[in-house]
Amino acid sequence: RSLWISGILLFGVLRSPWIIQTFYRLFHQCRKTFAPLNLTDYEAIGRCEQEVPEYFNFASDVLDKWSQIEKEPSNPALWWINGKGGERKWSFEELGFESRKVANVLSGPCGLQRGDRIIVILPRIPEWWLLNTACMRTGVVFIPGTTQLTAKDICYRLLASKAKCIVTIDALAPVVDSVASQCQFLKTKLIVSESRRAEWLNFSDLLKAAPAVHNCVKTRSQDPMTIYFTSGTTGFPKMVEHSYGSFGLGFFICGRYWMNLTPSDVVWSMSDTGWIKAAIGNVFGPWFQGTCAFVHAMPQFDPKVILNTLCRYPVTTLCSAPTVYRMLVQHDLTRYTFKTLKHCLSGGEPVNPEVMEQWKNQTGLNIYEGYGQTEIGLICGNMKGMKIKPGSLGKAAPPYDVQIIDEKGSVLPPGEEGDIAIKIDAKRPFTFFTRYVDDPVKTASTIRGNFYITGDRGSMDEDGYIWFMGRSDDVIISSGYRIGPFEVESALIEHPAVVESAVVSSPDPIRGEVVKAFVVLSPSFTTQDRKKLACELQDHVKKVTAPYKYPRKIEFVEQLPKTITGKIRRSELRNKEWGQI
Ligand SMILES: Nc1ncnc2c1ncn2[C@@H]1O[C@H](COP(=O)(O)OP(=O)(O)OP(=O)(O)O)[C@@H](O)[C@H]1O
Repeated sequence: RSLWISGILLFGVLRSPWIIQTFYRLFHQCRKTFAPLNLTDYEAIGRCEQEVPEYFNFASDVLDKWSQIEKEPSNPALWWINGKGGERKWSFEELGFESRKVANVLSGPCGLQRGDRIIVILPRIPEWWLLNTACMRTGVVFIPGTTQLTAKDICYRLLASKAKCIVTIDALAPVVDSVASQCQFLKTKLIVSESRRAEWLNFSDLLKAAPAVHNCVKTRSQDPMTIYFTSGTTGFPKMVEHSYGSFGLGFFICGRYWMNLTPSDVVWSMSDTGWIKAAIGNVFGPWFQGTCAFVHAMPQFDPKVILNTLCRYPVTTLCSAPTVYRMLVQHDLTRYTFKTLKHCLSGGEPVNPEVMEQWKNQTGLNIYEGYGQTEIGLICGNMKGMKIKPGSLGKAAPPYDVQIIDEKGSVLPPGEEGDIAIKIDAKRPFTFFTRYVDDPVKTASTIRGNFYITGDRGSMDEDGYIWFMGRSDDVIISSGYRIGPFEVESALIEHPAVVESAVVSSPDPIRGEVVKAFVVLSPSFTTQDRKKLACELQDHVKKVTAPYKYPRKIEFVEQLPKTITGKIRRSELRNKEWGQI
């Protein structure tokens, strides 16, 4: 008997690591299955320290989990106002309920199946958020577009994307109808409107009748989730495809560390619904962290409305384009009290150090700049807590290893100008776009050796901060010097006469090309002698930056040409200059 007992004990001792390991594994399996949301794992995945799960769907894996966690009183998931008394607040549970109904509308009356594409051209109305989420639930590929698109733009997008369905509002329905006959792939038109329109399905009618039960599709992390058309700053907009992994999981780090969001924050991102910044600032950034996405559907840009909204609503985080900050600092900000505002973000274009300083002096808040692309998301940023070096893009954002390289793909030492690039080791980071749709040559052209080429020029300092020089095409070469437009524009805006400017190359018989500045004057300077003012601005630039950069030509203009996103179209000005020779 004692032999038996010793045998069992010996077996137990020998197998104990196995038993402990098995228990450990079972425990973690249970924790993962039943834990409402495992943010630590998502962070490790976002940093590329943990494998991307085979299956991921932001609607079922994140939004539905938050709806299980949220307790009263909590911030809503979406807080929408229109400035005319209209207001809607949805918790994650309400968002889930409504979006499941919309999912049934898409797969029922709209006849859409998983993998089909839908173009959604809506202003900032709650239906945009419902459709966005409903697409994740059904596997329909979501293609947003801005309401500023013209008939030609819409036709280009419908044909290029082969979308089967389009959703829009009253104002754009006739525009869609004017091109619909040329778009052979388009089968269904859905209108978000109080009134009915012939040949269009009505969103509200269908929503009322839709069943509330819907099972979210199981999507692989690499499955296509969305297609974004780029801003078209340099040419025709490109179709950038993202997956459930790159878009869903890929924005975790950005929301947590650049936007600095937690469940008690309220973030107001002003981006138009057609651009990736709306996805970052209004959907994935906040909702991954359980944060409230605040939306003000302003019919038009009005600095005073923005400033009053920041005073009246408990916005903690503001995310906006540099153009908006440039316009806001034209006002006396000390007259406004932003009680809850604590974190300000900017991206899409460089913010001039002067604007940062004015904002800081008047509000006490820094602007945390982020640099990114539709293709890649956030590439560099000033993460909360980091020392800000005004004029720089901050440091590489995890999981990226950002380097400055030469044309052969070799890494350049600190201080030297080159291409801003992202190192790709054995495999492409999962946060990258999947491809430019139907354009394998263009997709392949973004890679040079072990690097992804952003198409932007810059340098890195000893501390790892990246300094933006300009888009590769925008850099000016004059008398052998390489001049980035941003440096000259930043010098110009330091002068009180300048509201904003665009600097491009202009032909010159001796130097080949010279720096030319198109300047928008502040109202109090418009009546001044233009010749004298031009000389004053030239002297000013020579004083605040290396003299060789000063604009030899200056033209005063009422406004600058911009993309619908508000980015300055330097290429348009440059083409005009060179076409004049
Ligand atoms: N903080 C920033 N500072 C300077 N430039 C920025 C910043 N953030 C973004 N950008 C610029 O915007 C570009 C990415 O913008 P986006 O993805 O909207 O497409 P686009 O380049 O404007 O349009 P297209 O590719 O159609 O010409 C970057 O490559 C960079 O040139």
